[in-house]
Amino acid sequence: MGNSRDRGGRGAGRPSPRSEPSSEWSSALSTADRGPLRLGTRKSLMAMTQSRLVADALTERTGHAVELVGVTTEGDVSKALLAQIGGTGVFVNALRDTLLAGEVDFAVHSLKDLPTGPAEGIALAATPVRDDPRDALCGPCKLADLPRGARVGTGSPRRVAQLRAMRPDLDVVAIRGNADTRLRKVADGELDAVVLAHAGLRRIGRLDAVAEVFDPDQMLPAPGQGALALECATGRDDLRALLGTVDDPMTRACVTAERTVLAVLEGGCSAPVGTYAAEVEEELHLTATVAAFDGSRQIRLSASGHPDDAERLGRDLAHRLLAQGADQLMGERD
Ligand SMILES: NCc1[nH]cc(CCC(=O)O)c1CC(=O)O
Repeated sequence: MGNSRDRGGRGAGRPSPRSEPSSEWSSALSTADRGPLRLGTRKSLMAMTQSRLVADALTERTGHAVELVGVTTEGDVSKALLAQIGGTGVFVNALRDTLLAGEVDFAVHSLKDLPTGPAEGIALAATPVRDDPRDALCGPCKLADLPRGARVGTGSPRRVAQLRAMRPDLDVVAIRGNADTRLRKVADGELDAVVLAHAGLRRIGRLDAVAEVFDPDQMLPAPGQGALALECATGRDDLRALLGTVDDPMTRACVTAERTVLAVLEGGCSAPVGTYAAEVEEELHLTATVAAFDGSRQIRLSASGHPDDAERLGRDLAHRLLAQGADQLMGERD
């Protein structure tokens, strides 16, 4: 597939700089005994930052050194291709290929970029504690203070629909590109504001650009937004316990509920579906919305249940959304 891989970072080709003997983990780990764990990551600043955080957390908990291996994905190479193939999975497939080829031990993804369907030979090994899942408005002022007809950029139908529902007068403009590119359009005056994920802005050190963080009551985030996913090949039982040291079960329950809603609604990352699950008094509280692209109508429902029933909670809520006409709102489906 023409992926290029850069052996970067510390430890490449040298003896492992493992700080502790870490007998507990290394005894079970065939590959890591021979050197640092190889972490496959996209090469963007956001991806490298979040991968470095995961690497450091793993090293702290297990004593294993972790080496970042940058992989170029189709989504990074071609914006045209991204539009053409619709986005689903483009950032993910190249990383999964390197896992299956045994070129890296595990990969770190933004969880919201993962397609909801299972991937053959790939296991979700850990979901670390989630960062802030909310969306943020980046511009000169809060949404309510933007002038009538202000130009607000976003690439996501979910954000478009919810923005239009709050401010039907705005000129919502479709944009692509990484967060830095989008922020530059505001700085250059091409746009009045853009909407981006708070978690991503934090990771690239651009929280200074945030004018307002949307409460989930105003704008429900994308399923899995703000969370990370560690994947490894299904055969790597030696790795599962080690990677599991950075897993957060409540994050996993929340994103399971959110992504099940999306899966049942058969929406990809381009569907106008917003969700938010969180722990409330030891229960999992899930809210989901499906919104018409023009913002004219929204269906929004909530449910609570035990975190162990996250999948059922998501499935039941999705079926209630469908019973209220969600698929009409999502577009022309027969
Ligand atoms: N689709 C790109 C993408 N994938 C993950 C994030 C943000 C960070 C996250 O949700 O973990 C972003 C950028 C954005 O939506 O602003």
